[in-house]
Amino acid sequence: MRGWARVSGVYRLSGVLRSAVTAARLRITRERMMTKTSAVAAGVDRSGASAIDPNGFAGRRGRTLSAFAIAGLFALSLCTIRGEAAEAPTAMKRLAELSAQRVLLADTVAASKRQSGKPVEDAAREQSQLEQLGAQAAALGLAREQATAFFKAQIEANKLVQYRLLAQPSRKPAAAIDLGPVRQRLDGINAELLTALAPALAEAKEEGCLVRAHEAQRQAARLHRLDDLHRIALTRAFGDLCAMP
Ligand SMILES: C=C(O[C@@H]1C=C(C(=O)O)C=C[C@H]1O)C(=O)O
Repeated sequence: MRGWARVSGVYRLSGVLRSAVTAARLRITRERMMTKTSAVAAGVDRSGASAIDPNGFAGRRGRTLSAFAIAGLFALSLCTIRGEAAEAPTAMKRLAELSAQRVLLADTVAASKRQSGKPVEDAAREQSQLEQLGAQAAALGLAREQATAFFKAQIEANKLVQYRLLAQPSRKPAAAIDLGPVRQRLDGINAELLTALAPALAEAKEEGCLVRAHEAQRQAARLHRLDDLHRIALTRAFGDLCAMP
């Protein structure tokens, strides 16, 4: 829905742009005709040439360029009014997007655990992730504690979804669901989150962190059509981002 809204927004925008260019072209054609008519009436050369611009070209080209510039500015201002197309993606938004993807994977993990009967919490797996991510932190401009605190929040968010889903009595999936590929996907998201974390923490230090974090989460939740459970988990996944030292 969100993707479609964006596509239709861009489509509408291109329509507006096309109309603006057509209107500008019409205006130029009208001006040209008027110039020619008055030139003929005044007995001047029919090409519209003048002593300053013998080809009558620079003036026309100038008008065409300014018409395009006006159309461009018009489109740009529309983008700004809509506040979407002109919006720069921020590291915090990237973090929200990746966190949304991560909490959504909890559904498959929960289904796998319902089938296998394994507990939600796998302390060894958590520990190995935290150690690995903590060891990579320094190379990305992060303190080990910053990385581990952030990923503890991510893991808690994932478990929150699993616990809630598994609390609902439901039939066991007939076939086993292999956790391997899901964990690989989680590892991939972890790596991307770690890359976005240092710039996101820098953004978190700026004014209005809570408002921007909330907006980033709202945007990702809308894009992924998250239900209440996954929205709450998304907030949990951000942990203390705005209050991290
Ligand atoms: C996702 C899993 O469930 C839990 C959540 C984890 C995570 O978010 O990375 C890791 C281990 C488990 O405690 C899993 O078992 O892979």
